[in-house]
Amino acid sequence: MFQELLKMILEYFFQIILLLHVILLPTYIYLTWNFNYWQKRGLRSALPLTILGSFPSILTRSRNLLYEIDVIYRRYKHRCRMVGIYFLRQPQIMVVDLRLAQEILDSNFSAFEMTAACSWMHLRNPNKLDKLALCSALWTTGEIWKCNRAVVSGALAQTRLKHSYDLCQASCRHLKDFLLQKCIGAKPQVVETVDLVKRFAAAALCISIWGVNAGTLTNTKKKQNEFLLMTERATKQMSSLRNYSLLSAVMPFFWELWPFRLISRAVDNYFVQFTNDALECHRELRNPSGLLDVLSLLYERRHTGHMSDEALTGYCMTMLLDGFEDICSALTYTLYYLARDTRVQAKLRNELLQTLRHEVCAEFSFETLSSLCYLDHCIFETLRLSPTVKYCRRICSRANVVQFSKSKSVQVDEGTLVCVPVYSFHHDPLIFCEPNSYIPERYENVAPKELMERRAFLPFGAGPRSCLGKDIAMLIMKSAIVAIITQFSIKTCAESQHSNNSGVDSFLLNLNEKLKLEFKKI
Ligand code: HEM
Repeated sequence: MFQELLKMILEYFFQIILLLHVILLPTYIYLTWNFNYWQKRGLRSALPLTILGSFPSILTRSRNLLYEIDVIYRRYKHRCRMVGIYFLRQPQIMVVDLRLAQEILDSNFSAFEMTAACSWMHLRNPNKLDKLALCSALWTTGEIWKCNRAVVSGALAQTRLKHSYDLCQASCRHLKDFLLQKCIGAKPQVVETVDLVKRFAAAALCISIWGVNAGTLTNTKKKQNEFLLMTERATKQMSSLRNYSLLSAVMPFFWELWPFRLISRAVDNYFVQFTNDALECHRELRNPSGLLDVLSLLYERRHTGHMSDEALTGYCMTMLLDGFEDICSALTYTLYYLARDTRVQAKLRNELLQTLRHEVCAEFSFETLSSLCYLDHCIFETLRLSPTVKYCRRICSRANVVQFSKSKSVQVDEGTLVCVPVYSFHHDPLIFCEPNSYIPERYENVAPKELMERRAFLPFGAGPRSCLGKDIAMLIMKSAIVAIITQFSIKTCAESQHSNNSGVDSFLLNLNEKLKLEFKKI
């Protein structure tokens, strides 16, 4: 059999070689013909590897993309303000200078208004699909984006945060009870922390948005909580978008061939029903949350004819989905860093318990929570070391000229993607000394706000497209840490095995990974 095959190959050797050339040569030419794109424009570029572009790990999958971005950042940061890169065959730009990052994200916003995420949505003819997802600022552009931002900013305004805090306290009590049930006896108990955090984040967001208990920390008898299940399903669907973006880098016409839904119909239907049930519950119980939640606020608007039923669900659902993974990632990492560093944990507990002694009741008031500096610094240090958004990407919306060195500039064409390497800024030793260590005290010398203004520190992005949920996210994370650290000591254990390196696929922390930590009641 083998000999016959060999004989046939030898017989048709030249024909086979010819056939391979006919098939492979055009593919090779298609994938590499524009690898001199930046050279022609006079911009230095990170040398692309044949076919693989500047980031071989996209195909070899040997490490996370962010490490390759970091290598390029370190190589070019002293030589110019930006460098040409190739995402597979697609020419893109990487910013390696803080002031240029400021220009792209903020002062020259009108030319870089679109994020990569909303340009994908824009390309997919969104009017037919994903009506609910279109209520999110994250996925929209132009006038719809402005309207979405205005609605969500109003619902999550600073003045309403106190209400969210009051609602969130119920989830914190449930979190404590949940942990107390696990930590019976004097021995430390191993708790799967990713699961714990997901349950808490879903509960806290649900009560702040819909004003009802999601049951993720209370109804634990059921095998799977449906609210959590649907939330996870939707966030997984949203991250699968990355695979489509890869394909579109090789074949830009791909979007037209294969439009797909960002969030499945089943998830949409679940949240429509959930919102109706929550409204029913508000009516029956004469508004259990006393009009403090986002749904009640938006319902008022619907009542005066300013919002459709569809938009009502869309805003609530996307507020949950836009922040769920980020909160889970940041909170899991903070607990992990605190568990690893007993000195920081003890110092934080000390600050919390000392301040709590001066409080009138057993819980912090909203005002006191806002004044806990060391707690803020611990969370910011997590977001520096493990930012949930590791690079901000903008699409050039109109051709414009960008100065990339003292005397040189380049024309950036419409549609070009520009990457701001957030992770690399956060790990640059010239900006943060000992960049790989967890040192919350570093913000005692330079306040996080000042670093954010310099665009050296971008945990929540910057400019008109910065994070809309930053205040509520900080509030939810701080409430959870207070609830845990004042009642439990946490430690890493043999089962914790958790590398600080993000997995090959993970955009955020790979939340499918498990993180086991030891909890002990104090
Ligand atoms: C720890 C938690 C969070 C972190 C670290 C975080 C981080 C970020 C970052 C870095 C961006 C900017 C992305 C870019 O410039 O490309 C962003 C945008 C956004 N975030 Fe968050 N986020 C968090 C929580 C939330 C929450 C809870 C919500 C929902 C209420 C939310 C809603 C949004 C929206 C809607 C945008 C897009 C804004 C726009 O394009 O106009 N985020 N977030």
